[in-house]
Amino acid sequence: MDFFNYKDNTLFAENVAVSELAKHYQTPLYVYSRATIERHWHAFNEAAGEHPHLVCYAVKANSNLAVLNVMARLGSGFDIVSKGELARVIEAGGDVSKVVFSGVGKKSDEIAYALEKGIYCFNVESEPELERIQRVAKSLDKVAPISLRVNPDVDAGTHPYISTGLKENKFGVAIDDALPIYLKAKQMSHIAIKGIDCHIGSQLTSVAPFIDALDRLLITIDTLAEQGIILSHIDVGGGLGVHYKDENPPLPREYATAIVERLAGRKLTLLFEPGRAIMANAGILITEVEFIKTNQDRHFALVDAAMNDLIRPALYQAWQNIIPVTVDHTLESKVYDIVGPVCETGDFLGKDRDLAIQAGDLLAVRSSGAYGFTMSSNYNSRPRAAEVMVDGEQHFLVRQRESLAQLWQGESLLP
Ligand SMILES: Cc1ncc(COP(=O)(O)O)c(C=O)c1O
Ligand SMILES: N[C@@H](CCCC[NH3+])C(=O)O
Repeated sequence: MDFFNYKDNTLFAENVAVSELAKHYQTPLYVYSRATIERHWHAFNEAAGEHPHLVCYAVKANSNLAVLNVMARLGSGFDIVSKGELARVIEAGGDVSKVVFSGVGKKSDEIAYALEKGIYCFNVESEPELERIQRVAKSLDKVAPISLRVNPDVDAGTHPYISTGLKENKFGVAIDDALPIYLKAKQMSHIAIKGIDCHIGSQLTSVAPFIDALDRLLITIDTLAEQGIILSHIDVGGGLGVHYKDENPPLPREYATAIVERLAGRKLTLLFEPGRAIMANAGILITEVEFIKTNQDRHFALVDAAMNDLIRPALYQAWQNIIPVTVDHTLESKVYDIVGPVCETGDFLGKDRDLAIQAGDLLAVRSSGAYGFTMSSNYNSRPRAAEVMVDGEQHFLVRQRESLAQLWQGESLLP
């Protein structure tokens, strides 16, 4: 459910006409809906009900300060994977004591920064990382709260690039190796064991793999208890999918309810790390058709957004709906490839789309709120797009379009 709908053949973001936003801020333009973000966040939070829980929004999905600030005002926790993401959370007014730090390659300075700021927990992804955290914590005379990310070897049934819970993936430690690592952590002077964590992949469209993973974690939790290691939380990661085309993923409510039911009677705080399920359908990318051209009977709509703005189609062959901002019934519809100006054959936003459009029209790429702007780049020296947050009748520029001078900021000529 989102707040991007047509009224009289014109697309609206909440109560603002998208065409007005394009006129005001130019294109390419990311547009987010505050009401949608809040609705999705509450769906997770409310489904967990009375069970102690914390929704830790996965910052990587969309790290714009205004987005993080919306979460912060809701009382959200945050899942981060770098010092930069933690700095953003702080800048946006987020509560550091509700931050979990995931990621396979945490550097010592990142660990030190997180310890000094006082995060809730490190999601430790390997034994050498545990040793590094102990060393850094000792040098700072701090105790590092940790949870171990275990790899439950569950097939998430998603795209191979975004599946993370299999034995062969780089993430976490094999679940069978967890016990000795916890026993080692217990002996460490500056480590406090808090919980257990997993994240089996992204864009999952059924509850079953989550529950399989959860059951394996619960067995490990019981084994640890027999060894005198009592955990206070379980972090089930993120990964709940969204509707892009014909997927029919469970709603956040159904997913969270299934997990909470499994935890009934256990004194374990539940942590979620949703990214996509909150943000994907809370954002669209607006682009203008520059030219229509036909090569060898293939029709192309050349638009002003490109793979540098939204890389998901090029990287994962991801399908995102592309719709006209204003529907014109007088135009003939044709099958188009929607392509950008970047010099790569892989630079497309969509292929074989039936659209009735002409040069100068605006298109909206749906479901672009997650892994859209955060994965954008300056390839082909293209300034990154502007971002706008809509809130009812109001709209706010939450990131300026990059200027040309920003493209070479920090670079210098030889003396
Ligand atoms: C550790 C961790 N937590 C949470 C997420 C968020 O995932 P999603 O956006 O699929 O909910 C990711 C990314 O897949 C992740 O790697
Ligand atoms: N960036 C990916 C998802 C990877 C999730 C990262 N943990 C996407 O756009 O679908």
